[in-house]
Amino acid sequence: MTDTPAPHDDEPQGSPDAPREPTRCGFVALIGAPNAGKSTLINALVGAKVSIVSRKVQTTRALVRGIALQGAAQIIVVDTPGIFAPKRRLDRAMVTSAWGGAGDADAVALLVDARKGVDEEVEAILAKLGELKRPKLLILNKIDMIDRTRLLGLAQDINARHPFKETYMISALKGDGVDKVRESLGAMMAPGPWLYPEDQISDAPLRILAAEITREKLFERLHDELPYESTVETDQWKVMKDGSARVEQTIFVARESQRKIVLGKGGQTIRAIGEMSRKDIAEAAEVKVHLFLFVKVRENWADDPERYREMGLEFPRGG
Ligand SMILES: Nc1nc2c(ncn2[C@@H]2O[C@H](COP(=O)(O)OP(=O)(O)OP(=O)(O)O)[C@@H](O)[C@H]2O)c(=O)[nH]1
Repeated sequence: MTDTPAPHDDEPQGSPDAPREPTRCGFVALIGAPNAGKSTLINALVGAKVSIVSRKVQTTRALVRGIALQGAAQIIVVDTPGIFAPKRRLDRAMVTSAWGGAGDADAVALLVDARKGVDEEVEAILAKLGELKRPKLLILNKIDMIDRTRLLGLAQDINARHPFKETYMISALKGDGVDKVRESLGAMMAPGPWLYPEDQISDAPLRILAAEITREKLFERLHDELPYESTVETDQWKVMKDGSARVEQTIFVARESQRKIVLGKGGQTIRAIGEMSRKDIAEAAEVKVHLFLFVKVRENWADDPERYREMGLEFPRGG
């Protein structure tokens, strides 16, 4: 007879000290033809708290559209403008980052308007999907508008053109099936720390959105005088005691002469830009905003590999 130790039934079960489920994190590239319902799905995936990217942003560098949480997994949903034919070096870097940055954990979700089915745009996307070695999800959207029998046929047709790991049928608008998509994406994220700390999740999209708004105002005002490379970064988004936000941003230009243009005579140009931007940021964020703008010269940054590294991107070769 062997002396087996008694089970440790005095060990705390589910106590606060019990190890938590390890965190996971990754990127999901959401692709689809215009109007497929990407914005609606992102809002449904991330929930009210972080779905702040409410308006259409002319996305250039800022690709993060929302950050969804599923248990211990952080799912960063990125949009990939021109993903199949990125022209500019910066776009290519973003695309490389979107696809490659999160390694094997990257997932690709193709959203298709089930009413439209496979039109030219979807066909073009499907033709290219084979090049991407990532787990892929097919999401048929707007099922509230179509007959279920047609849905099955459509799912089969698309999977025959390109086999997807999983297929979902949802109504992003009504929320039907969205939880299942979130669960599936969460499971595809790789083990690792969250890229956005929990207390920053809610303002990460806001920071990006705010930077995009200022950039938009900058170009509205100075379209002919500024090169396209000028960028805006939100350095701080701080919620004040009265609920208002103190937002600090830096506008990066390539040369001292451009810095002067942005500032304007006696600072009047930057004041005007700041005023327009502040109003729009406040409207988008639905809080009172105090905006502080700084202008800095950063030479040749768009061609400087170091900048790409700082942004966590890979410097694209040959362009
Ligand atoms: N009936 C129905 N309408 C939907 C559903 N999802 C989205 N829509 C509608 O489809 C239209 C386009 O949705 P968006 O979310 O703006 O689509 P999108 O163009 O892919 O998103 P962006 O590229 O970010 O603009 C809107 O009028 C939505 O309300 C759905 O599940 N059912």
